[in-house]
Amino acid sequence: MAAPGRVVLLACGCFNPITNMHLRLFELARDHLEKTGLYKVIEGIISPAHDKYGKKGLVPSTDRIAMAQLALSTSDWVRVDSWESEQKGWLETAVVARHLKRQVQNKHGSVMDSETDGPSRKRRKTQHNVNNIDKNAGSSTAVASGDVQLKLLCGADLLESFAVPNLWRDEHIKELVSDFGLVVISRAGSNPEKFIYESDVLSKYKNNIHLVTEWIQNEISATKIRRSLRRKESIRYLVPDPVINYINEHQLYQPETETS
Ligand SMILES: Nc1ncnc2c1ncn2[C@@H]1O[C@H](COP(=O)(O)OP(=O)(O)OP(=O)(O)O)[C@@H](O)[C@H]1O
Ligand SMILES: NC(=O)c1ccc[n+]([C@@H]2O[C@H](COP(=O)(O)O)[C@@H](O)[C@H]2O)c1
Repeated sequence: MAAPGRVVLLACGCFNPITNMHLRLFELARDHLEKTGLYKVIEGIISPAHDKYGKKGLVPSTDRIAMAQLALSTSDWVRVDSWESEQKGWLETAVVARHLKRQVQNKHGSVMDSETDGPSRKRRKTQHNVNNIDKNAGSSTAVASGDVQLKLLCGADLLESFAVPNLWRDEHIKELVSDFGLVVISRAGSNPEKFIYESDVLSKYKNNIHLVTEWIQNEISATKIRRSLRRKESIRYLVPDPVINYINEHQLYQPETETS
């Protein structure tokens, strides 16, 4: 049996603020992929959206990144990446994913031990080889052990937002699902199986979409956390304690900064 293919999980979102559920997405996805025996998840990346994404009540990315870093201080495999938020303006998710895929391939490389070269002479695979793997991503089978795939990790609501008119480019949806692959966590009120069935492009690449059911259902959302904060209600055990301390120290999500 082939060795498991190495996978890096990328979650794009506002993380306004990061919640325990955001952290849990990574654990659920890693368990699911590794239980198939086809994948080894080697890294998780959180990429907070640019301030110019312009969603109502979005606090500065410097704060969202600081909170995510505090939340991840005890994780030995998930990290925050600030590249997206440091660009001149908001970037579409496919563009962010392309950048991070290059970064991940440079970092983890595809270091091969050639039998003829012997273990002491390791060499990096060329970009050409890596690209060839991506073109075959729709097959969902594990790739050779030396190759690293980047998969987009999201909740079912993000998947379903693909159907919102003019929100996502068709070519980006195809690229995300065919060249990258999705790991989708169920969310109350969503029906990802039906959504995939009703979409031609998602059905075509359904083998590259991993659906993960969260059996321990909860409805934690950043929207509800912000609402509780505005109302001076406790968010303890919904958000990591260091994040709560940061919010209090920096007086984020106060009643006067958001009204709905
Ligand atoms: N409770 C949840 N179950 C499943 N996925 C979730 C949950 N909360 C967040 N996500 C996913 O986390 C990713 C980042 O989401 P985002 O930061 O926009 O969080 P959110 O809680 O949905 O935010 P908001 O409530 O501000 O719209 C998205 O893919 C989203 O679907
Ligand atoms: N066309 C696109 O690439 C596109 C459209 C909408 C949201 N997104 C991304 O999805 C993530 C979640 O956004 P929302 O919190 O608005 O659901 C963010 O990272 C955002 O940048 C990307």
